[in-house]
Order: sequence, then structure tokens, then C-alpha cells
Amino acid sequence: MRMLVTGREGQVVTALRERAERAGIEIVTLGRPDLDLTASPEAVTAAVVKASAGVSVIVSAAAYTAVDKAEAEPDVAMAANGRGAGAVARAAVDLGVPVIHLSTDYVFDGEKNGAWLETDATNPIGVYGRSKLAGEDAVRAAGPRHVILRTAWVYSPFGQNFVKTMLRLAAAGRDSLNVVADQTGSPTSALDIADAILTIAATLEAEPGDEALYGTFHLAGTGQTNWADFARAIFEGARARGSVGADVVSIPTSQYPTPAARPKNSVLSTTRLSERHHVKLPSWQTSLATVLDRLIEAPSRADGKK
Ligand SMILES: NC(=O)C1=CN([C@@H]2O[C@H](COP(=O)(O)OP(=O)(O)OC[C@H]3O[C@@H](n4cnc5c(N)ncnc54)[C@H](OP(=O)(O)O)[C@@H]3O)[C@@H](O)[C@H]2O)C=CC1
Ligand SMILES: Cc1cn([C@H]2C[C@H](O)[C@@H](COP(=O)(O)OP(=O)(O)O[C@H]3O[C@@H](C)C(=O)[C@@H](O)[C@H]3O)O2)c(=O)[nH]c1=O
Repeated sequence: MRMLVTGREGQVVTALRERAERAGIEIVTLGRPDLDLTASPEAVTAAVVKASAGVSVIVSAAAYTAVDKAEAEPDVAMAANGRGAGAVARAAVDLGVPVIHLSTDYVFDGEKNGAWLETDATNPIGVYGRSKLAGEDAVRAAGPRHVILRTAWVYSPFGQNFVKTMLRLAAAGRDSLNVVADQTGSPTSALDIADAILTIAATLEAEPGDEALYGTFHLAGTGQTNWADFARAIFEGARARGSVGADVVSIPTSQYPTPAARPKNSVLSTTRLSERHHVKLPSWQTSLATVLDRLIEAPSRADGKK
């Protein structure tokens, strides 16, 4: 298998590079300046086609992900996540290969009691979510051979994410942090996303004509939490590894004003993916431990002891 992934230094693209190399899968990454999703759709499609010699699948992982900043520059977010995503998917159609496209829990308004199904009505409450929904629509319009993977609350040893922010604030000496406790979701490791994408890509390659494998799927860590409890788990893990933590004070969202509104309930039902692609991610606690192991050097290892 040879795979092209959009993006260069993002969390998912970096995790995919690592996992693909380990599995002996050839991976081509395409990011700025060679690919700018905000360029004209024709230029985006041409750049992807040009870089895709011999690829059997395209993974569309690059996106404008600055949720708050998007409120101030909706045109840029929409160009990248809407039109840009559509142009990447059209390149896959031109090449005759399937596209695996990453989307988000933020396409929902968060008002449901219970986990969101793929068939639930979307209703994004911010610019980022609206731009990602436009991208989903553009991917669907490009052709039927797509897998849209809506994921959530992504963290990893790479790039920027909530886990690294918490560890950085504690390391900078913040002994107490106010964190919102009324937004619920499922933290998802980019390493797990990468493994899932490799499995899904292999299945698509083996069974290209199976229509049940295409469409929209939810992919998230198993279990749910809120940001405050997630922060507590991060600090508990940090302390257990000999690093510093901070006390977490639970606050309502109203006490942490941000430019963009976030959904109250982001929990995604992942049953469809496990039934059709036999992919089920570990519990978020298990995956958090794996990522913390990589982010925090254990004292015994730092001492050179086993
Ligand atoms: N992070 C999260 O919590 C979640 C992410 N998702 C989705 O998953 C996917 C992967 O997210 P993640 O890896 O965390 O994202 P990151 O923010 O870590 O990385 C985004 C990548 O997109 C690239 N990029 C941004 N703008 C452009 C552009 N105009 N042209 C080309 N490349 C661009 C960045 O390039 P550069 O390195 O040059 O900045 C970077 O490589 C995205 O589609 C995102 O919407 C879904 C749910 C949650
Ligand atoms: C740093 C910090 C954040 N928060 C809150 C703000 C927010 O509601 C929540 C998470 O903050 P973040 O800014 O990391 O989250 P955010 O950027 O909204 O994360 C989202 O990113 C996009 C790309 C997605 O697709 C989503 O699935 C989701 O992961 O925690 C606190 O309450 N206290 C703090 O000290």
C-alpha cells in the first residue's frame, strides 16, 4: 500500500507517518508550501494529483483547527476546511482511489442526551464546525468512495493539544487550574487514529466494491469524560511518572469565556465503525497512559535504570 496524507507536522499526519513506517507502508506527506488548502480548488486538486503517483488511498488530515481563531477569520477556515477538503476529495476521484477524510464532533450542537449517531442531524455552533461540515458535504459531493471519520478531542505526543497544554502549564508553575466540567466528550489519541486509518485503508484495498465500507463513521476513544476530569487524569498520570501536576478546579463554561462556543455533549457512538470495519479504540485512559509515557521521561529511565 502507498498512501498520501495531507499535512506535514499535524498530530494525525505525524502519527500516521510513524505508524505507517513501522508497518512498512509507504507514505507520502503533502503540506505547505507544496499544498495550500486555501489556494484555488484547481490548484489544490492539481497539487494532490501531482504528488500521488502510485498511491492507493488518500488521507485528508490537514485542516484549519484553530477553533477560536476561526471565529475571526471564517473565510480562511471555510476555504481550507470546506473548499480545500472538497478539492482533495476530487483529486482522489481523478486518481481513481478512495479518500479517508477526517472530520469532527464539532459538526453537532452538543444538545443531545446520549452518544451522537452518524445519522443524527448536524448543527454546528461555531465557524470551525460549520467549515468542517462544509468539507464533509464537499467530500460526499465529490464521489461515493469516501470514508468520513468524525473524531474528537485529539491529543498525542505531537503538535498542540490539551494534554500538552496542561503539562506545560503545570511545568510553568501553575499549581491550580480552572477547567470546564460541563463539556463531555471522548479524548482520542492520534496514534489510535493512525492505527485505525491503516486498518480501514487495508480493508478498502481488499474489498473495494463493498459499499458498506464507505460513508460516514465516528471514531473516538472508548468511554467519556469532561475536560476537568481529563485534566485531573493527566496530572495524576504526570505525578505517577515523577513529573509535576496541578490541582484542577471544576468550573462551568460560563466562567471560561472563549470566542467560539463548544458543544456541551460531544460523545460519539462508534458502533457503526466497529460493526463495518471491526475497529474499536482502547479506553481513553489506556491511550492517555501510552501518550504520557512518551511525553514524560520516567525517572528510572532518566537515571539509566530499567
Ligand atoms: N485536533 C483535534 O482535537 C481534532 C481534529 N479533528 C480533525 O482531524 C484532522 C487532523 O487534526 P490534527 O492532526 O489534530 O490537526 P493539527 O492542527 O495538528 O494539524 C493540522 C495540519 O493541517 C495543516 N494545515 C493547516 N492549514 C493548512 C492549509 N491551509 N494548507 C495546508 N495544510 C494546512 C497544518 O500544516 P502546518 O504544519 O503547516 O501548520 C497541519 O499539518 C483535521 O481534519 C481536524 O479537523 C477532528 C476532531 C478533533
Ligand atoms: C487551557 C484550558 C482550556 N479550558 C477549556 C476550553 C475548552 O472548552 C476546553 C478544551 O480546550 P481546547 O482549546 O484544547 O479545545 P478545542 O480547541 O476546542 O478542541 C477541539 O479542537 C477541534 C480541532 C476539534 O475538532 C474538537 O474535537 C476539539 O478537540 O477546555 C479550560 O477550561 N481551562 C484551561 O486552562
